[in-house]
Amino acid sequence: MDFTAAELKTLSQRDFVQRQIADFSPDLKVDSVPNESQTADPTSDDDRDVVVCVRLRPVLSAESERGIFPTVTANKDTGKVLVHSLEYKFDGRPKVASKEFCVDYAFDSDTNNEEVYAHTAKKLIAIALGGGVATLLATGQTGSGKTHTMTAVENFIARDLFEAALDYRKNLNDATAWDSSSDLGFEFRVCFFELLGNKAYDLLAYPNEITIMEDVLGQVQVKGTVEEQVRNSEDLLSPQASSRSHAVCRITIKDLRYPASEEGLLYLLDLAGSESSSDSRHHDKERTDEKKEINQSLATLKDCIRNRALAVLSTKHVHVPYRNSRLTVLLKSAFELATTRACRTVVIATVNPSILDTLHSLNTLRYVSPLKVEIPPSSEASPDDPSSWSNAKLREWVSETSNLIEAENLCSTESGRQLLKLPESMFVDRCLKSPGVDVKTAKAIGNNAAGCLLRKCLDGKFWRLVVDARTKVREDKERAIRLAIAERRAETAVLRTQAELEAWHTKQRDYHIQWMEMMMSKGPEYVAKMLKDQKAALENEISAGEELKSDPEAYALWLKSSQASIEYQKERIRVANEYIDKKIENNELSGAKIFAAVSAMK
Ligand SMILES: Nc1ncnc2c1ncn2[C@@H]1O[C@H](COP(=O)(O)OP(=O)(O)OP(=O)(O)O)[C@@H](O)[C@H]1O
Repeated sequence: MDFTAAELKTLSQRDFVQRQIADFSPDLKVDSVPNESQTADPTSDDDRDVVVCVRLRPVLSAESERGIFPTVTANKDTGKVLVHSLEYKFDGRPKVASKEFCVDYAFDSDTNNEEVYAHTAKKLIAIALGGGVATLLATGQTGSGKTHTMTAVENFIARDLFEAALDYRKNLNDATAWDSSSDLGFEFRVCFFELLGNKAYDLLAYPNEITIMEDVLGQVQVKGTVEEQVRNSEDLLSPQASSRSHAVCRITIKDLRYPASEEGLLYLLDLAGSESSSDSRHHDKERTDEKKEINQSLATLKDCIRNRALAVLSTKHVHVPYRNSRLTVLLKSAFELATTRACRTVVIATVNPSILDTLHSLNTLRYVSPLKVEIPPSSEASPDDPSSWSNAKLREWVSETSNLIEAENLCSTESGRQLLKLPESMFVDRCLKSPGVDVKTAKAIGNNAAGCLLRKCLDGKFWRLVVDARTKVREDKERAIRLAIAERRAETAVLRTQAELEAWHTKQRDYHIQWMEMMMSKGPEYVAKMLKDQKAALENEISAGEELKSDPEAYALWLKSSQASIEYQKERIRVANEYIDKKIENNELSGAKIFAAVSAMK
């Protein structure tokens, strides 16, 4: 591939750019030696629902031979990534602008696959084994190293998953619950599918279409896939699938000891790279349409990421539009702020640090870094809300409330929030460690083992608190939204008080007529449209009030602000209809079409 004139101009500034980068960030020099002892602690982020990583790929030898050099630097110790871009001032002189991004893990181009895996996907295994939802998502510009990273990670997962299952069982110390000679006590199933716009296709039975949807409980379901049962690493690596679009590998893990508990899910997603239209100039129409679909779903992902970050920071409700694409429905657990299921999403954004890819690198980093925003821990422990409890408070409560379960076994390190998200099977396993709680008791408890065990051992208090706390949070949120709607109405109402309305009626009654005259001068079709809008606004206003009726305070606020406004609009529509009737009576409206358009509005 030949360079374009612009690329040649950029490359000609090599020395200047490298000097500026070195001056700007001495600690981030490309050839700096990372201090291993200070590398981010892989155990420190266990409470995170979302972990964001950036991985720089090296500039390949064929690229550096052609003069291409890196302008993105990453610091593993601080999680910071710097992007240096070459710009030209108005007088033509070059200047280097640097932008900093902060993520959970910034892997420089010397970091090997095993290290990336250790900080990212490795920890997802335990979550999925315990019945949680674990997602690994690789995103980045075409050629930035997604496939390189995901292939390695998938191999490591295949290597470690079954070992981890064995360790999990051994750690239970519970020979009666599991017969080690038969199997691991887990069933593993794997499926592959691809997402293209709002459609999903099975890659093991291509082109069968599959359905991704939320069930009534809000859980994401993938229906219609061909699932293969796998028993060991070789089985897991044998199903082959390739995709031009977003490719998903899902490993479902069933804990055979607790058949009714939720199945663990491990999603591995290799997102198709976004491409600009100029990059796709040689593609045929079908390929271009596919790219459009891919870019649209990436744009929705971006909106969801951004709004999730806003929702974390705002006290007001912020809508996360995850239902707008199948990709984001699948990733729902990454966007849910108050999720109660154990879940973790790890995003690996791969970056090609080459100077020619700087804009793409900036896009990728702008795209993923907002996901790092975490929900701030509640500053004060509320006695009614176990999710706000520290580990000490939780242990104290368990000791006081139960004479069967020992806090040391149930929650030796967890905060209330972490315990609430503990998968059902893990919860039961922990309860089993307390003397007096045996497998038989636990199994006899039936379907929702953790819930029943909790009720039985903790006299229902904990669970009731959890339910109350969740209901309260939901109600508070809904209430805040209702009041905000009522307040907004008050701000935007044309007339706010009854007195204003009466003054209006007596002094300015003719105004509606003048308004009609003015509209009529623009033509009867315009009148028809305006009246239609007016009616829709009125209906909207009335139905907003209906929705608030269940909340006396919000309804009173709404009534106060909207009643006058509604009367005013009704009056306007009444006068308008009268006016039109008169015009028709006097034969002042001509043309059958115009006549029909206007009278249809009555
Ligand atoms: N960390 C790395 N170390 C060494 N080489 C790498 C690394 N990451 C990527 N590469 C090399 O860079 C090239 C592009 O990587 P890869 O194919 O993984 O990109 P991609 O993001 O999957 O691209 P596409 O979206 O087009 O599939 C490959 O030759 C790959 O071997």
